[in-house]
Amino acid sequence: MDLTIKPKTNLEGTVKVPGDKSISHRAVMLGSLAEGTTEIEGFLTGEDCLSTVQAFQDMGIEIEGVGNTNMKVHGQGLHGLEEPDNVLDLGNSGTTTRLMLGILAGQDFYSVATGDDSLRQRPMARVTDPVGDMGGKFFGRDNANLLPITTIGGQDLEACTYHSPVASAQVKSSVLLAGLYADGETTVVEPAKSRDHTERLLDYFGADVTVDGLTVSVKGEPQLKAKKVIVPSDISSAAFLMVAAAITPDSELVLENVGLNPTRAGVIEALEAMNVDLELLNEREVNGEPIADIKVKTSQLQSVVIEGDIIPLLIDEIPILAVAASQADGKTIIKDAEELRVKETDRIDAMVTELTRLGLEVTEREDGLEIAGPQEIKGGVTCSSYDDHRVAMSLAVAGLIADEPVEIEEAECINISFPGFKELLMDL
Ligand SMILES: O=C(O)C1=C[C@@H](OP(=O)(O)O)[C@@H](O)[C@H](O)C1
Ligand SMILES: C=C(OP(=O)(O)O)C(=O)O
Repeated sequence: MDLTIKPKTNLEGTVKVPGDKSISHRAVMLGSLAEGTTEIEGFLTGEDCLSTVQAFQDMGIEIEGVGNTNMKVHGQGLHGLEEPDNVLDLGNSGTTTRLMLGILAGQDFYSVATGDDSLRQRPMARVTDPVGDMGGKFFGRDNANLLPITTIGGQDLEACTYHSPVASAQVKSSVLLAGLYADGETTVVEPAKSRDHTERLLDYFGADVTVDGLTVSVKGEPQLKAKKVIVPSDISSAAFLMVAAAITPDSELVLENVGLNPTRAGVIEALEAMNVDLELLNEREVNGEPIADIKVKTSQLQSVVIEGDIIPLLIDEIPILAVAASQADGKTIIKDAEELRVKETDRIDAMVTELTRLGLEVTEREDGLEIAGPQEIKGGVTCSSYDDHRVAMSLAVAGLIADEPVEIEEAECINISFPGFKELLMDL
C-alpha cells in the first residue's frame, strides 16, 4: 500500500495514540510465565505485539481477546510453556525475538524461531552469546547470530554477571529472562541506561529484582503472580505527532495518557532543547510507570546536539527528530547512534537517502547525521519506507510541510507499531 501525504496546516485536537509496544510485549511474556490470569488494558494491537501473542499461543498459552486492546493471558507459571509443534514466526519483531531467546533457553523443549526478511538479517549473537555462556544451547547461521535459530532446551542455566557492550534493553532483558531459569542471581551491567520496563514489570509480577544505577539483578526461580497491567500510550508513537504539531503552522495537539518513563522520555528533553512549545499536563502514575498528557504547539525550532547517554533514551525517535531538525534554526548533530544501523533497516542510511530525495541537504555520519536548517522540503516525489515503520511515519510527517505531495511506498509497515496512524493524521 502506498500512502500519499498532502501538505497540511492547523493540526488540532486531542488524541490518544496506541499502547506502548515495549510494555505490551512484556505484559504478554510475564503474564504467560506467571501463575493466574493477567488482565491487560490498552494493549498495542500492532503486528509486532501480535507476533509475541502468537508465539505464546503456539507454546500452549490461552489468550482471550486477541486483536483487542483488552486481553486476558492465562499464565501457566515459569515452567508451564509447551513445545511448539511448528517454527515460531516472530515476524518483524526484534524485541520478541531477543527476549524470547532468553526465555526459550530456559525451557526443557526444542524450538526454532524465525522471522521476516528484515528480522533474519538482524544480529542475534548479542543475546545468544551471553545466554549461551549461561548454558543456553543455540544453533543458527553465522554461529547463532542469524535467524532461523534453534534452541535446544533442557540445559541447566547458570546465573552470571554480564557486562553488556551495548546499551540495549533487548540484550539486558534477554539475559534477565534467562536468569529466571538459573540458580542464583543474574546481573546485567549496562554501559548506559536503556529502557527499564522489564525490571519494573518483573518486580511488579513478584520477582526479586534489584537495580543500582546501571546494574540490574534478578534472582532465579521466582514465583511470578498474575497482575493487571494498564499499558500507557507509546511515547515513541506520540513523538510523530509531537513533531507534526511543532513543525506545521497554526497547530495545537494534546496527546493523552502518554508513558513518560524516564528511560523512554529522552525525546521530551530533546524537543525542549529544540525550543518546542511543549507542556506536560495531568502528570500521574499507573502501575509504577509515570504518565501525562502532552500539549504541543507550533514552534520556532532551534538546532541541538544529540549525543552520548541520551541516545538509548530516544533511540527509536531519531528518524522523526531528524525531520524536526530540518526545520530548526542552525546545525543539528545526532551522533553516537550507530545502533540505528541494525534496526528494521539501516535507519541512518534510510533517513539520509529519503530526506535527500525530498529536497533536503543532510550529511551522513557513521554514527548519525548532521542537518542544517531550516530548509524547504520540496516533496513531489515517491519515497521508500524500506519496510520500516518508523521511517515511513517520519517521511509522512515531513510530507505535511512539503511544497508538493509525498508518496510513501510500502506504508503498510506502519501497522507494526502504530495501527490507525494514517486515519489519525488525516482526521487532525
Ligand atoms: O526492549 C525494547 O522493547 C526495545 C528496545 C530497543 O532496542 P535495543 O534494545 O536493540 O536498543 C528499541 O529500539 C526497540 O524498539 C524496543
Ligand atoms: C527497533 C524497533 O523494534 P524491534 O527492535 O522490536 O524490531 C522499533 O520499534 O523501532
